[in-house]
Amino acid sequence: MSKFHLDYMITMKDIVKEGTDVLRIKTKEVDIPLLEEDKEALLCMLQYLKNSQDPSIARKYKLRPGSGLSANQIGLDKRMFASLFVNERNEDTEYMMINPRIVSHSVNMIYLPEGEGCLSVDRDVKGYVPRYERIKVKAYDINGKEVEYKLKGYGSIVTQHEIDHLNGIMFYDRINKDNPFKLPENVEIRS
Ligand SMILES: O=CN(O)CCNC(=O)c1cccc(Cl)c1Cl
Ligand code: NI
Repeated sequence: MSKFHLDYMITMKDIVKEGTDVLRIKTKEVDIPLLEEDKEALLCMLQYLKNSQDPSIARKYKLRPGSGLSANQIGLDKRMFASLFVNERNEDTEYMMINPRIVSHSVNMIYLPEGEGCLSVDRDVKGYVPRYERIKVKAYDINGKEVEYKLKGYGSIVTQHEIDHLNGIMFYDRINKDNPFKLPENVEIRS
């Protein structure tokens, strides 16, 4: 019954904004194997990321660029997300993770000096968001197969931003309230 069928194009009007409950819940685990409608919604989410990273499509449809998109950002109470970014080996990588969980992580933490942004947040929230430098994630893929991913650097940061969404956490929840640019002592300077 979701409107996110394969031929549906997600645009900014479909993105849920902060202050909406669905962004503050722990999203429900998705039944494995995926229902057809869950597969189609996830593929729509990935297509949004591709469209948003294509300058001409993004301009034509006024899409804000995104490296990731969680199901609750389009109003679905489902534990799944899509991501699309250039990895450490400079390869364009895409992920669609269902019921992801971080099973281990580095002690070392990193952050983006420019801070983070979110399609669900229409304002600039400044400050460092400390994230694990490396994570190991277990999840299911769109075909219901168990997968394990090791991520580091920007990919690790994006994956944590998305899994946070699935747990009702916004990136600014992790910025130090007293001093937004204060860092815990185990954080390494990261480009
Ligand atoms: O939840 C996903 N979004 O809100 C999409 C828009 N934000 C980004 O692409 C973005 C920007 C900076 C740092 C990170 Cl980690 C991310 Cl994820
Ligand atoms: Ni976000």
